[in-house]
Amino acid sequence: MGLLQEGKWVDRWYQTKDTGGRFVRKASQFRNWITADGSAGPTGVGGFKAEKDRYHLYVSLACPWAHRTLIFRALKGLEDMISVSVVHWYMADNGWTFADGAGVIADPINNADLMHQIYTAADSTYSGRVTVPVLWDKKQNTIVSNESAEIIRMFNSAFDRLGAKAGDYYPQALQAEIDEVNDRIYGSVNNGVYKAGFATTQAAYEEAVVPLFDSLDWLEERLSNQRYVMGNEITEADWRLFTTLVRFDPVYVGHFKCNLRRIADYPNLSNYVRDLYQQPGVAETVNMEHIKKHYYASHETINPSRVVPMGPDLDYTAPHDRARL
Ligand SMILES: N[C@@H](CCC(=O)N[C@@H](CS)C(=O)NCC(=O)O)C(=O)O
Repeated sequence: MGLLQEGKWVDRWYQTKDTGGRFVRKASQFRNWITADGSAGPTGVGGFKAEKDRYHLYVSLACPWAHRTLIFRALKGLEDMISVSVVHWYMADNGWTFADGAGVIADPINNADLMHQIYTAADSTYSGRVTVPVLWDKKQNTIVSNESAEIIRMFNSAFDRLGAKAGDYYPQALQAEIDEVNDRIYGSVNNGVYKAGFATTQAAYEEAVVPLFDSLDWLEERLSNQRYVMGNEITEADWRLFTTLVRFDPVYVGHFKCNLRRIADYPNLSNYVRDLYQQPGVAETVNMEHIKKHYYASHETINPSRVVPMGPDLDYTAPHDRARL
């Protein structure tokens, strides 16, 4: 686990000394957008036109942020247009690697052994964390974006004229409300589990866990009379929530100490996770082996023995009751 400083790899765990034991996530630095015509998007520079087989996606199957991008690639049928590499689940002194292992897909573009080589290939003086997902442009040999929230928006619409599958998960009429709901879910749930898990003081941990479960209680109530977060249609807000919920009982309850309740204790949320898991193409993006092994084995400060628990016994393919709504 480490980061790049002026292009040099330094092995270092998250610093929480100056923030009262709180884990504070840094903003992603590559923020360009693929657009249908190559014009600049909301941030960054232009020049990244949607084209078949021009872009490559680097992901970890363990990572909830990367998982969002894999789900959108599948939902929009972009598998033949956007190639993919998958890192090994074990993230240690060298960060993410392409070491051999089940489910790993090596890097045919940069022939990298280590994920940080992708960052320095784009910017030889890059300073910052080396995170996945990364969206790579094979034409300009650089990183388009390493921000999952933005990559899923590109996938949602930029390739529509090139034959992407129908489906708009960020419809105009709902955008303001989706953004508002995303804000709450990001701060308290998606990032909330990390704030709880990486906290190094009791106060910082409690400061994360309370709003996390307030939000889960709120979602449980919201999902009691509507099938999805925004109503009858699946939107981006559901997929962003899903990648955290599907990891919750297997990892966050134990490893990140988010154990006031399990998702299994929430009838609506647990049926909802199964409903989303069973949408076409989604189950194939969920790799529980990478998920569990990554967290329990990679975070030595939290789990020095690296022992991975056998449970819980979960079946996301079991029937759900959401069609009644
Ligand atoms: N803001 C980024 C966050 C991505 C992220 O933090 N990914 C984690 C894996 S779950 C990572 O690669 N961490 C490595 C590190 O922090 O050094 C996004 O949503 O794309």
